[in-house]
Amino acid sequence: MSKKLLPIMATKSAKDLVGDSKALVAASDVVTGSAIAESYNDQIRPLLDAVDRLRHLKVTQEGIQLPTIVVVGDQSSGKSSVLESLAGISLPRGQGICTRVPLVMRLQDDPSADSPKLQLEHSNGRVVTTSEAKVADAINAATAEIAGSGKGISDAPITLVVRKRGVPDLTIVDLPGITRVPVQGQPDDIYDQIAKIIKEYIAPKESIILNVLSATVDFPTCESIRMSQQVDRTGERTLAVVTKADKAPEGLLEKVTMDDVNIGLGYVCVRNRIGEETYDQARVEEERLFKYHPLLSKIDKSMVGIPVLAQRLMQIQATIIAKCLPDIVKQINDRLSRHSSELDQMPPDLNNVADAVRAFFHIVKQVCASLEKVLVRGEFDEFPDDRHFHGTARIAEKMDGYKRRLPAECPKSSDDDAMFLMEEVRVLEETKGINLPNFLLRSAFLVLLKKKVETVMHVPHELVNEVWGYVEDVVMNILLKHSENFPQVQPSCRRAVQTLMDKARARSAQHVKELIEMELVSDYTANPDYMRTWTEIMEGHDSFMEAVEDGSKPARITLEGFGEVDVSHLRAHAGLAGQAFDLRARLTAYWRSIVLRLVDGLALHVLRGVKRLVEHDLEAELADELLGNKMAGVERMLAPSPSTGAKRERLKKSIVLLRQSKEVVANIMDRISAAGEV
Ligand SMILES: Nc1nc2c(ncn2[C@@H]2O[C@H](COP(=O)(O)OP(=O)(O)OP(=O)(O)O)[C@@H](O)[C@H]2O)c(=O)[nH]1
Repeated sequence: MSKKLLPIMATKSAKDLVGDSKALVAASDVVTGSAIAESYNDQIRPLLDAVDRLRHLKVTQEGIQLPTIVVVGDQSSGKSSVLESLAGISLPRGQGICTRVPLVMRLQDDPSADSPKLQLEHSNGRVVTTSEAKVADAINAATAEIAGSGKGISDAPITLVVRKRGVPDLTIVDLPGITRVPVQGQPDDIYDQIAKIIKEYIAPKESIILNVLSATVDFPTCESIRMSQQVDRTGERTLAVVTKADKAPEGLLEKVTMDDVNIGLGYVCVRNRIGEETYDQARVEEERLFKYHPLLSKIDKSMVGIPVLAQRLMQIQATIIAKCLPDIVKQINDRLSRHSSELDQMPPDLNNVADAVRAFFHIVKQVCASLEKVLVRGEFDEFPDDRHFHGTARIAEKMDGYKRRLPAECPKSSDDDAMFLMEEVRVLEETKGINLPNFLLRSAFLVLLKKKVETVMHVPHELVNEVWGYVEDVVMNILLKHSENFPQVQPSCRRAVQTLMDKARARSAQHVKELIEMELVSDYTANPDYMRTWTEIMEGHDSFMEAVEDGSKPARITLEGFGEVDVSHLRAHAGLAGQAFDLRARLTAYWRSIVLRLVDGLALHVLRGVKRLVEHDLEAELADELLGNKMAGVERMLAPSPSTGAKRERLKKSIVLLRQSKEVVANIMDRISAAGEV
């Protein structure tokens, strides 16, 4: 294998490897492994070590998937036997469910090892040294520790490291066999439990599925085929191992050449150890079987035997690792920088009251700066897509609505449409005294003015309530957001905001009350629009009086400011009609000034109120609430919040793990690029 192999492999798909592997097998019919093994030691071993170290570091807990060969198969299909054959050691084997937890098997060729060295690593990190004779018992004991001594299963893996001369360098995960019907002692949902574990392992695109099929069964009926097809429809990352070739040789050639079940990486038929055979005997028997059996000998030599399987798995493994590594490096770096910046953004550890006060003012500063942008300056960079927080625009909308709710024209009484000016006539009748008949009574004007103003006085009250309701919501949200790391002081913050808003509402209610009262105290405006409008309307006075006083003239006339009106009913009140007309003219002209004052006055009041709240009152109120009473509020900030503490610990742990992982992959990437340059 050339030293440039790794970079080339990185660009190949797993499927391409079938060809590579076939070529290798053809070149060396007897797979002694010596030259190839040397190359693996140089080139592939460091990659495998790196991935194993990442697995050991539990980088998968960070959501980073590792390239893995996963063994799946129906119950008793021969999964453990295949692994035994590859490793040349005994594993728990037999009828019924044997593999009850994922078993990560790390096989390492160690030419210097006189005898095999075996280590079993529990999921809690405990490492037990064992021997070939005792490994089955050790695995059973470790399984019982994790999944209980019954027939239950668990997804916590155990890792078996086998260092032995001549074993292929492989890491393979053995999973519980799929069983449809629970056997005695198994939970009812055993199928679902096993299916969940299997899917978890075979779903990532980084996993190669080693599907173990017994030659004695019809492949399309295998549950393991159904499951792997769910996650690998085209079969491009599935390799099939057909066991028990010795038991069902009839039709096997057709089965593996027809490929009814879409196995993209091809088939390897094997015969495992039977009974008390040694592994060496088993290999001799297997070779003899595929060489001389009348049916099995017809199967292509690149598709039979454990050595071929070992060779192909090593090839596939090298490719998938080289292919996945760059992405793993990227994922590690991305997560590392994300978690580091998340940790940076977390509040610093607070050790004393001074720290807490500093943290408190930092929050207040952030909140006020945010609110000033949103509510005063109209800058929304913090909430580009959330319209609710585009404060100046929302307040302007409320002001527009308020303006629309205030009638632009002086409100008429309910019967005024039918009886033009009768409201004025009645007021004049009630306010008349002993005085000159053409003397316009100011008291009549004020009575009418009061009636008109009273019809709209609820509108400004509604506006200030709406505005403060909205502002309260925005302030509360922004404050809670900036103080989220100190949930223990959030109730005080809420209280401060509510107190503040109550004060703001009370001030506004008082302001509106005064605005209304001012309108009722007197009739005054310096607005030139008043005199202009009044004069325009009064230009119709003479024609109006003519229509009222001269019964021969039409009673319907069109007047500037009032449109077409009927004056026939006023003929009975001819003495007051002129004054009534004048009253209406003044009220109509004056109303525009009132509306302008109510709108402008209140808009400026609201804007000032918001500015005052953001620039001064909020800080003062929060300080009162949290720094008052001998700093009781800020002292609460010193008590660690359980969620913050847990988050900080989680982030720190994951950063340590990711840094270690980064180091592992950095070393290996250096080697790969150095190999590429040779
Ligand atoms: N004749 C013959 N028997 C085999 C072969 N492979 C496996 N067996 C037997 O089939 C039975 C089941 O094999 P296991 O390796 O335990 O199967 P498994 O899939 O690991 O079983 P579970 O973990 O329980 O799902 C055992 O009795 C093996 O000896 C083979 O190639 N030929």
